[in-house]
Amino acid sequence: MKILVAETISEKGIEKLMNEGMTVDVNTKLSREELLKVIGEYDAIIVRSVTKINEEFYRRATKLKVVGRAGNGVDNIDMEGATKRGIIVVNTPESNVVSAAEHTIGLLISSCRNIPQAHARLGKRVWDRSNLKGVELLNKTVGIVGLGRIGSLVATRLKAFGMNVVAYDPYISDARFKKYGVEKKENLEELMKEADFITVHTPKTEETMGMIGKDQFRVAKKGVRVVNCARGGIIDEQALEEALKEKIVASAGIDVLVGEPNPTSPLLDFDNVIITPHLGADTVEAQDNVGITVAQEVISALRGEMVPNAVNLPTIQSQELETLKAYLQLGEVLGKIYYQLEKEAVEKVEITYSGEVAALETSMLTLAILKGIFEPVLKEKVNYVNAALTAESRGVTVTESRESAESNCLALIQVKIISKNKTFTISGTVLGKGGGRIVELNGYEFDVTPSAYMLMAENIDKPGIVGQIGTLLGVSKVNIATMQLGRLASDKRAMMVLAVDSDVPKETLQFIGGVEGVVKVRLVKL
Ligand SMILES: NC(=O)c1ccc[n+]([C@@H]2O[C@H](COP(=O)([O-])OP(=O)(O)OC[C@H]3O[C@@H](n4cnc5c(N)ncnc54)[C@H](O)[C@@H]3O)[C@@H](O)[C@H]2O)c1
Ligand SMILES: O=C(O)CC[C@@H](O)C(=O)O
Repeated sequence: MKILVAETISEKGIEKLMNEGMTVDVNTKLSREELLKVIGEYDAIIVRSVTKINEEFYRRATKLKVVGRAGNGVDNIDMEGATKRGIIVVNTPESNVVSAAEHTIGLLISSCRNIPQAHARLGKRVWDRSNLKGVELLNKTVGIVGLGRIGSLVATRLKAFGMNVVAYDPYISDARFKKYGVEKKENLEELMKEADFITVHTPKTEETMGMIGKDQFRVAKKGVRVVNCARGGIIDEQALEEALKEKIVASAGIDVLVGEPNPTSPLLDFDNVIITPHLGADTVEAQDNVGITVAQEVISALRGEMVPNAVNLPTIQSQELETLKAYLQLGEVLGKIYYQLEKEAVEKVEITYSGEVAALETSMLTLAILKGIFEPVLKEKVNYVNAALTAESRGVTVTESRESAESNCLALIQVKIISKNKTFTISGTVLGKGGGRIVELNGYEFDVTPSAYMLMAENIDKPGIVGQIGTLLGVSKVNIATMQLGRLASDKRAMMVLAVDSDVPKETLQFIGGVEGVVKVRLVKL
């Protein structure tokens, strides 16, 4: 098998590939044109964050079976394109977290003590201690946004400096906050108001891009210090510039920028901003870990063996896969709706299988549901292999039961998601070749065919609301494909699920939310 290593990975990784009998070409200097010209010869490619693996690339990569991402984020890889072609994408999500956490601490201390600026002066042979006074960390409050793998490592380390650590992460259980001795903030505003230092550790998602922006800096403490060692743009760069000019932000330590490589960022013009060129994972240890892990993953995937970090679906190989496929898709859909409707950390998931589905490989279906639940907030981090572990590490208890495996009884998957203050329920079935259906949501009964965009609105059950929502969508040129209504007569409540042909603009959702009688409205994307 032939593997192209297109970005630098450690020698140890390359040795591993060769020792396992692979033909390895290391060529990290190929231009885009050269890469496209040669990629047709290879069974696998290993990249980091620079090489764009997109449609143009796939069209030329006719033999490609595996993309190995030596690192964590897969924002440079078109996942749909890979899945569509049965190309397995593997990454190494655990291998560099310690390095990223340590780099975060480095940026935080270097920026609040002006270490690079002081060195630059001495580099010009000038011994001048003026305007370099820093601040201590002891007894200061640090606000961590995203208490996942790296966020929690940063928390533990900053506690050792005597800092008061608070965090905002609506997608993890209270138990995780307790485990790390971190005070939970219910919303970002609370964190912004209290923190002397803010460091972001979320993935790059639609929700997190620009999550620290103008409005957040407006409520921040004057003189706050910020760090971004996650992904460029989670702290909005323009808003940061303005906050620096207005002296709301006293210093910033940045490892990641929008549009990397980006050596001309206007943030480089500020004396109180220090920037490194995405070095968070650049340590000997992390690169050895990453290199060896990605090599092992690529070898396993090429040999059709179990791949611990397959980011996409095609690694599941099972006799039952054909029958299971529709249920797996349904399971992911049932899970995926939760965090798009609710903002309460999941504490418990109870799944009941009945009818034909109870006789299938339900453990795989449970993984599909868990993958669905966590995907909107963790993105590439969850897959079929690590979904159960992800739930466990986030303090989520999962139970699975089977009611009846009789084939004459309706095949049903019922999911109960329990959080601190609520119980959310959703159920679905598969109708032969017709595919999956959502048949119940929080007690409302439907027959909904899942679709890419679904508008879900709960309202007081009274005349006129459906018409107003239809009009508002019409005005925004959003076409309604199908509509399903459910009602809870006892509560005088109703819920509608509209499959729409396109995304719904934010303002339209706000208008719909403002219609008298509408209690809640969300756009769910699948
Ligand atoms: N600079 C580097 O070289 C480098 C190296 C490794 C990872 N990273 C980046 O660091 C980030 C964190 O990585 P990780 O391994 O800790 O990820 P993780 O998935 O373990 O943790 C991310 C956390 O963010 C939380 N989250 C998601 N959306 C949120 C929101 N809207 N508000 C608050 N919290 C939210 C999730 O619940 C999760 O707990 C990622 O962006 C990753 O790509 C950067
Ligand atoms: O150095 C790299 O390859 C990127 C590191 C990091 O951002 C990752 O996503 O793992």
